[in-house]
Amino acid sequence: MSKYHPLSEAEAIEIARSFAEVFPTGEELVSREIGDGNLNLVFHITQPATGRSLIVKQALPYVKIIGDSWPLSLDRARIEGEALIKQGELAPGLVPVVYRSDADMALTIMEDLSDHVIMRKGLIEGGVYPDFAEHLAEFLSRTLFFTSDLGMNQQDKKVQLGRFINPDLCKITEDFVLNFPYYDAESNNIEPYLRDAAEAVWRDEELLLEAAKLREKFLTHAQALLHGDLHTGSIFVTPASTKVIDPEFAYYGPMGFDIGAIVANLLLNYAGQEHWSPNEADRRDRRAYLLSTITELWTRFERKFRALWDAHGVDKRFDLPGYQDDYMKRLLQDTIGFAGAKALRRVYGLAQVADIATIPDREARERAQRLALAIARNLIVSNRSASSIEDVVRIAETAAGSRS
Ligand SMILES: Nc1ncnc2c1ncn2[C@@H]1O[C@H](COP(=O)(O)OP(=O)(O)O)[C@@H](O)[C@H]1O
Ligand SMILES: CSC[C@H]1O[C@H](OP(=O)(O)O)[C@H](O)[C@@H]1O
Repeated sequence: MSKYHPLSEAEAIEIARSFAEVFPTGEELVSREIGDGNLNLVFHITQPATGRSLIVKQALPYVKIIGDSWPLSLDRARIEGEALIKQGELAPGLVPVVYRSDADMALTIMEDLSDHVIMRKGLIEGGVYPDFAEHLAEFLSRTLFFTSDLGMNQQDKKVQLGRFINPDLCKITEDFVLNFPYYDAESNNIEPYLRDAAEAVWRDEELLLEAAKLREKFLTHAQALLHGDLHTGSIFVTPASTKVIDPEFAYYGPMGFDIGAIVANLLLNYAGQEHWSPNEADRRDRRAYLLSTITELWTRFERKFRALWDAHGVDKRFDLPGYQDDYMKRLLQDTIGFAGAKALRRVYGLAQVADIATIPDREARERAQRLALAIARNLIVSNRSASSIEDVVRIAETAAGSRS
């Protein structure tokens, strides 16, 4: 019989107490449940007398924001633990240290990163993260290259793929990202003033066709081990440090889905500047910062990925002249398409983002939503003709009216 049950705070403390490497002395421990995500419990355990701490994350057997009508496999906690360990090996220092992963209790016990800030919050507050593009390019290039057929033994990859079969979490993405936004689904959360914009999406045949192709790619293209949900709420930052958390959606999928996720969330913050920037000059500067972060991220990612390929490529058939260039072009196009899809679902889908949803003034919020939608649409419809990251910059600036 399974021993799984959702932990009480007292139980979380008892589990934490057994980690002598974090809590070598016996002073009192205190727990606070700080989970602000859509799916899990997160206990922050501290020892006030010493200032030591750790995190106990536990998966719930259903989608927290929906309730038990949407059951969810607890195996995602095993997947999260294994993905964090794999990412920590491939990209040292860029994920939290995992102290223990307990599949039976669906627990991940890990380093407390409370000295960092969740990037979404940091960006909303106007934070600047000069090393972020370099760190994330390092994380993405190494985790994607070394789990793909380009950079690892191709038979081992098939075995690894089996360890990351993640049907329930993939279904969340297939539904909430790649299906529900494209018709009048019950779970959509459309503010009445935005209904015309949602209906325009549902009639837009060019958009629907490209979105269907992205959906097919997500369903079928087992290119590399993805983080699977790499938005700015899954990244802790300081100006000098970046830590990626929460890879419970990890599975073998198209690389552009991970890169596109972060591009999308930087663009959602770009749209949110309708409110968060106090004046026109600040808005221009802030948006320039966000777009330069996107450009830097892709440019550094591409340079690193090509260098890894040149040094560690395992498949001689791929050494043909022009093959690498063609691969990188397709990867950029996937990135742009998935960035559009990941942005679009956050405007009127079930799970929205604070960058836009918390804008108190209705008119500013509506401007941000319509801008995010315009950017998302143009990314999706133009993805297969894109040839440079400059295409993303052009689409964002044109939609914002800062470029003719
Ligand atoms: N390692 C950590 N250190 C400090 N806080 C954390 C850590 N992991 C998660 N949290 C906190 O818990 C919140 C939810 O965690 P997350 O892993 O994103 O859960 P979910 O999968 O439910 O979205 C984060 O936004 C953050 O505030
Ligand atoms: C109905 S789940 C919606 C959404 O929640 C996940 O995000 P997180 O747990 O990081 O808040 C993921 O993005 C899902 O698409």
